[in-house]
Formats: sequence, structure tokens, C-alpha cells
Amino acid sequence: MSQQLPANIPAALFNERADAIADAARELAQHGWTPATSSNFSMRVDADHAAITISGRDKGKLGRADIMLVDMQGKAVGTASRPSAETELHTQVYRRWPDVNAVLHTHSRTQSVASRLFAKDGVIKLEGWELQKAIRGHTTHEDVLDLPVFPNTQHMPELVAQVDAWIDGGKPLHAYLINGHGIYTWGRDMAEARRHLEALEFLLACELDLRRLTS
Ligand SMILES: CSCCC(=O)C(=O)COP(=O)(O)O
Ligand SMILES: [Zn+2]
Repeated sequence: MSQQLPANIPAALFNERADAIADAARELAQHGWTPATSSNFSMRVDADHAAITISGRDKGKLGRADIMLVDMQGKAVGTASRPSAETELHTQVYRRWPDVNAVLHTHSRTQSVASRLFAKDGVIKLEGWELQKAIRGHTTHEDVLDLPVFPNTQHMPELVAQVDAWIDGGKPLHAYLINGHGIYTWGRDMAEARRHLEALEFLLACELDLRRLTS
């Protein structure tokens, strides 16, 4: 289905965002982090719009035609295509942080297992790992980096409310896990969002190894 753009969004801008999303998705799929059509990816286009993956597509085979425009309430703009089922989690991040320009959500095995293992605590406390410094604002391994684990639900407004409550509590947030589901993270650009995702995947794998080796 074709994408009609609002008059104030140049095609070149939308295409650049769509290509960046598709390129990132293909690379993350090669790591095995987007099994069975799971995962979704987006980039801000302007203050009122984001480009996001169309629901149900194989994220390892995305091209420009698999990306569509939504408004910041998560509604499709200029297309009859259906945006990601989890679009509201992306647009929430863009609404809360005007400097965020890319949001990534994946379903790696490590993310999924860690989310189940730590769900009862509601948070994974990352501490003592040098790679924590890959997360924006963290300058030392001595920081405690809280990664919340929210209960899964098919009802997006409930998830949005859980995330809002955490943010309103005043704690920094660069990522969260959803129990049995996967991770959401973001950044000021695609490179920062990718760095956060790769660092957190590594840190979660380390935490799982520690559990295995010390229990
Ligand atoms: C088969 S994965 C279930 C849905 C999901 O969690 C996901 O990340 C993909 O949903 P989308 O609508 O964005 O394709
Ligand atoms: Zn998902």
C-alpha cells in the first residue's frame, strides 16, 4: 500500500528514515534478535510524526515499502497499512523526550529469558559492569543502572501507563524489559539507540551467565 505524505514532510526525509530503519532491522535480525516477525523499529520524522515498521512484516527482510508514517498518538497517516501493534510504546517515548529520534524493540533469547528470571523483582540492577558506560549519562561502572521489568499485556494503554508511572517517579530511563516479551530502548539517533541495545543485550547475557555459574 502506498504512503501519501503530508505536504510539510519531504519524500527524501521520509525515505531517509525508512532506509535507516530497514537497514538497522536487517542487521539486528542477523543477530537473531527478531525471530518470527517479532520486534518493531521507528524513527522520529518531525515533532508530530514518526516512521515505523508495518505490523507483521519479517524484520529481516524490510525495505522502504515496509515502513509507514504515524502521528504521535500512534494513528496511521496517509496509508491504509496497519502500524506495529506496539506503536503506542514508541510514540510515548517521542512524546516524553523531544530529543529522542529512534526507538528499537527486539525479542532476543537473552532479553526474553532475563525478563522472566527477574520479573518478580520488577527491576534488574546492573552494577559493576564497565559496559554500563555505553548507556547515555552513565560515566562509571560503580553506578547502579536500573532496568525495569514490566508485566506483559496485550492492552497497550496498560503498558503505557506502567512506563509513565516509572518516568513520573523521576528515575532515569533509557530502556525497559517486558516480561516474557523483549526489550525497548531508544536514543537521540539510530547510532545511540543501537549502542544502548547492544550494550544491554551484552549486560543481560552477563547477568544470566553469573546466575548460571554461581547458583
Ligand atoms: C510474533 S511477535 C508478536 C508481536 C510482537 O511482540 C512484536 O514485536 C511484533 O509486532 P508488530 O505488530 O510490530 O509486527
Ligand atoms: Zn514485541
